[in-house]
Amino acid sequence: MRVLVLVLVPLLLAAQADALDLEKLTRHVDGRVASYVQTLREWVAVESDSSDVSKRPELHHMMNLTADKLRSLGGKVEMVDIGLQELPDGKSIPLPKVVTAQFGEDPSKHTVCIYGHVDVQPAKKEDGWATEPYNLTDINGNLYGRGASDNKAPVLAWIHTVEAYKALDMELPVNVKFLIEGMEETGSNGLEAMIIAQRDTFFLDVDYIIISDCGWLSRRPALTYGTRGNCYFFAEVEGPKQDLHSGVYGGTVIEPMTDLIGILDTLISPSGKILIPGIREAVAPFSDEEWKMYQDIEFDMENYKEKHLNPVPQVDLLAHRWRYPTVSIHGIEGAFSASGSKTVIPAKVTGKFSIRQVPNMDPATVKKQVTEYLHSVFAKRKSPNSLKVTMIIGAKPWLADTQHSLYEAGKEAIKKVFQVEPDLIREGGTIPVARTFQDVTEKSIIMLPIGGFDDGLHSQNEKMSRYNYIEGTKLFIAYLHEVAQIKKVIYFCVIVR
Ligand SMILES: CC(C)C[C@H](NC(=O)CN)C(=O)O
Repeated sequence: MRVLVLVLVPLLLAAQADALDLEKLTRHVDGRVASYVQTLREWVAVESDSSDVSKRPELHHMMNLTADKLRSLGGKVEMVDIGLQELPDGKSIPLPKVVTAQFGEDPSKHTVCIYGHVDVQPAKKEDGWATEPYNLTDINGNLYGRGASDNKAPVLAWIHTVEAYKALDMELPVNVKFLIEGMEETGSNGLEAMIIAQRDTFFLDVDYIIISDCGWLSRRPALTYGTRGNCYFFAEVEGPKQDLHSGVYGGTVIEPMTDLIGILDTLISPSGKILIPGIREAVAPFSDEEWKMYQDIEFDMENYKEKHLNPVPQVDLLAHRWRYPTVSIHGIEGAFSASGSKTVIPAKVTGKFSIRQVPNMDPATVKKQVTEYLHSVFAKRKSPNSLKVTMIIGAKPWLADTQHSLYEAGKEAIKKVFQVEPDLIREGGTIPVARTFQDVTEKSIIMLPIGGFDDGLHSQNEKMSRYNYIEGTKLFIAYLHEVAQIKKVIYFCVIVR
């Protein structure tokens, strides 16, 4: 009788990094600085503000530019249609397509997927910018422009990484995929559905996901292992049928703005304590180990004190930035906000606020807690006006395992390029899709930032330093070499007769 046995044999492959290759690639990067800056200038010139629907043609153009750039390097590029965006007035407009690209399909190599975004936050010169926000301006080695650091230069640095290998006719040490979106700054609308739909196609051979959409904490390079989530709310209070003259009608109506300010004021105490029942109780306890870690991190308190009010001890500051939730009130739509004076009673006002969330908070629970709380506070006012609460973003927090070889690879690459050990940090901001990647694809994720601690993201005078842009590109090259050295397990079948 003949017996057929199937044996699965794990084969461990580890690529060798070649120091000479790295040197050549680094020299190539140094020779391309002017062209890298020029490409960033062209990208920053595109007003790809995802929050302003009137700028949607610019955003589509930005996605096309990104696709063209990746195509010009020989990538297998697709522009994935992710459907429509529903607007508050009931209309809908096309979402910007997601750009995917692939370089290399060698099954013996690891495959990394680089995630980034090319949309930006709004910016106007009159907000207090020293330069035109969409005209990249080089001052003392800093490249000022909206989206320079968040996230156009880091996306370009990854593209330059691939470009360097192509230019030198060198093989990439790993297969590289790109997934670049255009809605990150408004909550990555449409991306989760796309990731779910492509889990068994685009993501099937992806081993690791790399995100470079954040900054260092100090001048010391860092690896990021956590982000806060974000629940973004609109609280709309509606009263009279139209805006009213405050002299004619003041005192005869209950003003929507008074109601709105009243309910917003119950979200958080003057000392910053969140007053919504259940929120603080959900926060995972802050351990002694974490306390010690935060204490030892290099953080420039002096610089922080110069720019911000209310300095607190380092551990508290970092814990409040990374580890605890917070409520921020961002604006009121419908309110008079121009310079000058207008004696109007607005008929409808919408308060916009968000809650940064941390483990173990959950957006669905936060939505319920906030909605019920605001309605109960509003009911106590016995106002004739109406209140509508909507959660428009519900992004979860994300945490990674820093013991994973991806982080070891990150430490090695940083040591090679910057000759220092990195800080291991968390991020107070949100990458809405980080947790989706983790939950849907079950791949390991690392955040490898190249932005500076003082880049002014979302703020006036956002910048990316030439140093971080160029050395960051070298870091990405070194990182790919380190990832290539992570042992890859390949299973194959042996038939024994
Ligand atoms: C959900 C927010 C709009 C996401 C935004 N993300 C970033 O700034 C990262 N580039 C944030 O405000 O954290």
